Amino acid sequence: TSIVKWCSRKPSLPPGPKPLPVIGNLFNVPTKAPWAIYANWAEQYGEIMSMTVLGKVIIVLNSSKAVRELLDKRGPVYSDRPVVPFTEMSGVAHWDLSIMRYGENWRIRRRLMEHSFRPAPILQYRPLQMRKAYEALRRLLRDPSSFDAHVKHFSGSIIMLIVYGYDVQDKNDRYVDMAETANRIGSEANTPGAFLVNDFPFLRHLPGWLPGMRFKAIVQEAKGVAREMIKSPFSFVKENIRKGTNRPCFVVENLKKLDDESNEIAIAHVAAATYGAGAHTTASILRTFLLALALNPDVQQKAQAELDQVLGSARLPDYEDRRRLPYIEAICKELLRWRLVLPLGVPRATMESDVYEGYLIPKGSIVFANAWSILHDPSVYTNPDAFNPDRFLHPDGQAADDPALVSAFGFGRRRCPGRHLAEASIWIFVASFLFVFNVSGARDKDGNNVGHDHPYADSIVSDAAPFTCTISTRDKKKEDLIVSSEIAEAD
Ligand code: HEM
Repeated sequence: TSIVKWCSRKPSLPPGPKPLPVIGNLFNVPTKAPWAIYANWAEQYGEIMSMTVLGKVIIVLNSSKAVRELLDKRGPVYSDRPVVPFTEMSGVAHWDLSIMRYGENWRIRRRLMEHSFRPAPILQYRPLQMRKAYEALRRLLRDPSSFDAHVKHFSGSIIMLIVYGYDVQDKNDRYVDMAETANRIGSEANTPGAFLVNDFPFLRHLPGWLPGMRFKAIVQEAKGVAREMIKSPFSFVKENIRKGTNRPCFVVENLKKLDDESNEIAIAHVAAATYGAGAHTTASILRTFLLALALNPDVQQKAQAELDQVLGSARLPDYEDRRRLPYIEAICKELLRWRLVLPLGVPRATMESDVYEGYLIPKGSIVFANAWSILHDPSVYTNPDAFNPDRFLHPDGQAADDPALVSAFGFGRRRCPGRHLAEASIWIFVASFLFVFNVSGARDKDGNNVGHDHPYADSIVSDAAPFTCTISTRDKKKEDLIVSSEIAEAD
């Protein structure tokens, strides 16, 4: 009878803090660095935990095993995104593949993106990435204090060139301005205080906003911007094709393969979604790079010794050098691990009820895969809070592979399709920046010295709080190399 009793027992939700009546765990949801708090809670509750907020179940997965078992292996159940009133009402959820619900429309767009951004096809864009990296170095030479603007320009202009064959203007670029407006509206709609329910900041990532008048105005604005952002750069490409002045790019390549009208719309949608997904994320990791250098002069010295030995002093690094620069490789790996751009990933939702290790995961639960806890597991990464590229070097000096690192780009069917491009952009920037510049003296906005505990935003995209540092060229010869890289391009 005990077996019968055991079998008929209904599975219960995964463990978690004790809920109150009606509001559930409303006051338990952490607001400050929630990824780190969930990682600590895992010691008490285990690799899978749950909370219930106003009737909605939130599941947090804290181990690679749980993430692999659920997000990777049970893709059809775990690849949906939560419904958020703002994105539904403004229509963003109907064209932007990163927040679209799982289904046919998402699949069409995902396939387009995935296919064009595989490692092989993006190789053709390497010369362009190098050109943009050297251009960023020249901007830094002229105006080192605008580092943030330069890396944003670097990341964004690569995407606009690859997607539309479009060269972003230095200032007030109309297409970038549209995309930035869309970003701003998106984050405004997520800002605590903007809407009634946002006064409870912990609800910021969750569905259930109560629409007010301001909300409606923002929804209208978002609709207008999205319409333009999808249409205008796409028309620019079509006009170029007509005139015969088009460059190879995502839109041109996919228009060649076009089979029906709906596909053309899908191409325009994917193109419009890339800037929002890729510009800020790549720029954010490069800000972390600057911070890591300022805090770790030994890392700089080691990297520069390696670069000098491999390159000499007569030329800037290029992708051909990559295999011979294991320490640079290790820095890029450590950047992905140390501070995550999206520590809790992008939230998922479940399409069906599921049972894992005897626990119930109801249909419609919101699921966070805690990439931070995977990449800061002290049993895998000794002293995980230290920025230490050496952890990715074999004793023979070669860079070590770590399959867990891809967690920084998410999991399973919705894993970041832009990751190969992002990694290549990061690498060329890191290698060429270190070859030319020294960094020191990081200070926060109040002028205080910055330490390893420099704060990061608590939002879904977690950016370093503002800081400044001193960026200077290593020597005159390297300075000349950057200046002449412009002349070489003009030839
Ligand atoms: C360092 C840079 C980047 C990081 C850390 C990053 C990280 C992520 C993460 C964590 C996700 C969510 C995956 C999931 O749900 O499991 C994601 C999705 C996505 N990323 Fe990236 N990303 C980066 C750069 C880029 C770039 C450069 C592009 C475009 C060129 C891009 C395009 C996308 C798209 C379209 C999605 C949505 C995929 C979907 O929902 O099916 N990302 N990214």
